[in-house]
Amino acid sequence: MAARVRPFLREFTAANVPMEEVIEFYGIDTAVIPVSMQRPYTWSNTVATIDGFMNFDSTPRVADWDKALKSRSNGENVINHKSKSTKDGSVHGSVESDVALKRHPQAGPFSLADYRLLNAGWIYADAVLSSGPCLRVDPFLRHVPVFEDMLSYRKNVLGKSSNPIHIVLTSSATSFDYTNQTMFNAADLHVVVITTPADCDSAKEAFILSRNTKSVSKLWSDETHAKAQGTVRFVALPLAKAAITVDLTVAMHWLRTELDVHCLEIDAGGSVVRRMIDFKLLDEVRLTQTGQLIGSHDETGSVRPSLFGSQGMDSYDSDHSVIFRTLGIRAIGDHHLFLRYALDYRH
Ligand SMILES: NC(=O)C1=CN([C@@H]2O[C@H](COP(=O)(O)OP(=O)(O)OC[C@H]3O[C@@H](n4cnc5c(N)ncnc54)[C@H](O)[C@@H]3O)[C@@H](O)[C@H]2O)C=CC1
Ligand SMILES: Nc1nc(O)c(N)c(N[C@@H]2O[C@H](COP(=O)(O)O)[C@@H](O)[C@H]2O)n1
Repeated sequence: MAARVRPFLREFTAANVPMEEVIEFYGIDTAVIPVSMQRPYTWSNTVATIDGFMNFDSTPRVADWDKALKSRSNGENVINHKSKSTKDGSVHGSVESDVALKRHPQAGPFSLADYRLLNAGWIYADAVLSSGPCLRVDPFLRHVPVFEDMLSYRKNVLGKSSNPIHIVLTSSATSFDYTNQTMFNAADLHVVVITTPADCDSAKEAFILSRNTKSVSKLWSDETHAKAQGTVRFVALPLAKAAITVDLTVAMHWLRTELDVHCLEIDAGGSVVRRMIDFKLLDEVRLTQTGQLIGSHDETGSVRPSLFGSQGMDSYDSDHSVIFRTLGIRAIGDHHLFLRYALDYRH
């Protein structure tokens, strides 16, 4: 008997994944998002090794930061996975992730497919959420499609603004480097920092203190609300019960009702993604699994960030485990698998 070929199993035809294939795999039919939903339709986007790790390093490499910032202040073109377009696929190896195997001689060229798919989520998102650790690891972090076909689809076909709102979830915004972090100095971004009541005022103060005559972005205010681009807004939301961090359910409701966010991408580490799952706030998991095993500790002996975290997270018995229902599978080359799951909650 011939093997059953399920329609959602396919191979991408090129590492520079053609737009039709991107849409077919990651497209969102907004019609399926209930109007009554009191929070955004939300998905996460992650690249992880086969043993479930998300970064080779556990902490930001200060030396790399310094080098990158120095190059930028010298006017050099800093090559960073978020900062340079690879629209013709010709500069592979400079912008993609190590976790996506960009340095491997055979797998390397295919790591571009992961970068294209990372950008693809930003086409549909009204907002993209990252965390304090993500900003500290990447001084140039931003979530704006760098590929022209994607940007054009976002604007001209979906009718969305050029850039998703950039949400930062943290409880320690006071300690961000407001002078150097790209996100806080971009004329084209609206950044919303969601933090705790204890942190919010001093964070706002630190941001104001960092502004000088060259700073392009300003503190958000009611008056600038109409043109939010180039502004940074600080929001204190209530804490979760018996916790020192923001109540995620309240945060999601706030995004929908206050910022009109209907589609949200989570571009954060495993701890945030996992918390979203524990509170039943995540609708999809999008995962690039790469064929490499790296182990749990980095070269300093610290624990590497992992898929779905684990420390202090909930556990479920066999009647209440979270069910991952496959929505799509793609492959490219011999080392990359792209998985799209819907989540069914039973807890
Ligand atoms: N491979 C990939 O696809 C990705 C990898 N990463 C990497 O993951 C690492 C970070 O992962 P994790 O350490 O798991 O951290 P995380 O990104 O999950 O963030 C955890 C932190 O977020 C903040 N936070 C979480 N929930 C909060 C709440 N309810 N209220 C206020 N603040 C809250 C807290 O500061 C907490 O320490 C970084 O190395 C980053 O580069 C990040 C995104 C994607
Ligand atoms: N899905 C996805 N694909 C990529 O190619 C990514 N770079 C990310 N997110 C980032 O992955 C970083 C780890 O990258 P390196 O291997 O250190 O280059 C991490 O910092 C995320 O920002 N996600």
